[in-house]
Amino acid sequence: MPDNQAPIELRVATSLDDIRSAAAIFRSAMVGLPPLPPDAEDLSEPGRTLTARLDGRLVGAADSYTSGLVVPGGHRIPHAAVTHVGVLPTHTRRGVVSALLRRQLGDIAAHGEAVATLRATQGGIYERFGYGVASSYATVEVDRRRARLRESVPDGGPVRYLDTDEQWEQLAKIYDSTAVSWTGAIDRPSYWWRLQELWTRDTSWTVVHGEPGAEDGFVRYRPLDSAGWPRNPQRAIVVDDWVATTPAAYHGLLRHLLAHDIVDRIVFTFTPVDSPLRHMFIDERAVTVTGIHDETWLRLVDVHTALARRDYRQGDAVTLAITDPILPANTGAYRIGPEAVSRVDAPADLTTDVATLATIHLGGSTWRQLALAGRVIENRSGAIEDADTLFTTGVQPFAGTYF
Ligand SMILES: CC(=O)SCCNC(=O)CCNC(=O)[C@H](O)C(C)(C)COP(=O)(O)OP(=O)(O)OC[C@H]1O[C@@H](n2cnc3c(N)ncnc32)[C@H](O)[C@@H]1OP(=O)(O)O
Repeated sequence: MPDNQAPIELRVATSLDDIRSAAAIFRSAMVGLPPLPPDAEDLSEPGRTLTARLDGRLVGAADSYTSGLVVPGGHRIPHAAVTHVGVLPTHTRRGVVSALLRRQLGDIAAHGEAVATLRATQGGIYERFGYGVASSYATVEVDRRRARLRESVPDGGPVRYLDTDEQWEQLAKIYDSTAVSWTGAIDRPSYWWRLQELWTRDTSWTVVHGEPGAEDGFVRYRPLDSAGWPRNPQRAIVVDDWVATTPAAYHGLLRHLLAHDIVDRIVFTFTPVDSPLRHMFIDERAVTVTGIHDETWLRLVDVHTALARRDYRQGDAVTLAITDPILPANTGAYRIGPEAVSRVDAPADLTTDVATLATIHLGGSTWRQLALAGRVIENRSGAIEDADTLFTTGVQPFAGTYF
């Protein structure tokens, strides 16, 4: 912050004017978001929009939603979904977002939420605030004409189209009632669904799987570029949202997508990095991974609670020394065993910082990988291996929800 700069004034927005200004600042900062109708309201949760003023002028904002996060072992823990972070381009690099995010972390801790997550527009900003990349997603393309399913792939159950107008309520109900429970999944608040509704303006299709009242999955997709569609020699559809909570839903919805004879390519925007998709086809080359990207940026706000609420594999206990300059109550030593986690006053086997611990916490990276990057110090020989035995998970974490 320049020496002569006025102090940054932080406030929770209470007036509609401030909430609207915060949304406008985010949109100006983001530059390229799709337009929203002028009467679009109800997109932020009351009491969770934080604003920053310089010289009395509102120049920055950060939002969060009340949500849950599924951690290894399937437990759903209280979680703040941090979003709509923006500073007017006229006022960047003056410490505004630093002030907002530090204050926001304090507020989240005071709410009793053990973790926060966000999706980042840029990779170089959030680690300094203690966030680490805890899950990734793959973007995948399927060459539909080459994609012949193996005979061993089951049929799946019935699928049906939903009417565009009534789909949102039903999708939210299915998402909530099926208790989406893979590691890394988050609750989707009503505000998130409202934004999808506002942004889905072009042609799009929604299909659910399962008998009415017992749906266990859905898929939303749209043409990639509908200009000249009837004569287009390379027609592609983009899958924006694919939720399958049972194997039957996975197979039924996949078969539905593949049944589009008119389509050449199916682009899956978000899939788990260990997706089983390619194993479904006789020719695995029908599937191309076109990119792997950071997804969940995780912040352990209450390190003890976060460590204690996930499961561990059987193995020897390890003691971790964690540093957290922003939330210093987290700094200290933690003994992790398969049955219990406790704070201890003892020499550490491994030393690291809170962002590195977050990177490992959901099982998306290993202690060995982070030690190779110089982000973990091994004080006892064999401790990296012991920690990996405890922290390892069978599947890669994945949220599948972009916000
Ligand atoms: C969760 C989400 O909402 S993701 C969306 C985030 N928002 C956007 O991308 C919108 C466009 N960008 C912006 O609004 C702003 O440029 C922000 C939010 C990224 C940064 O805000 P600022 O107020 O300028 O950040 P601030 O001055 O506090 O700088 C914080 C630190 O980040 C660094 N930094 C800021 N912007 C960038 C950048 N684009 N790339 C790398 N480092 C950056 C600063 O140098 C500073 O480093 P330091 O701690 O070592 O001194």
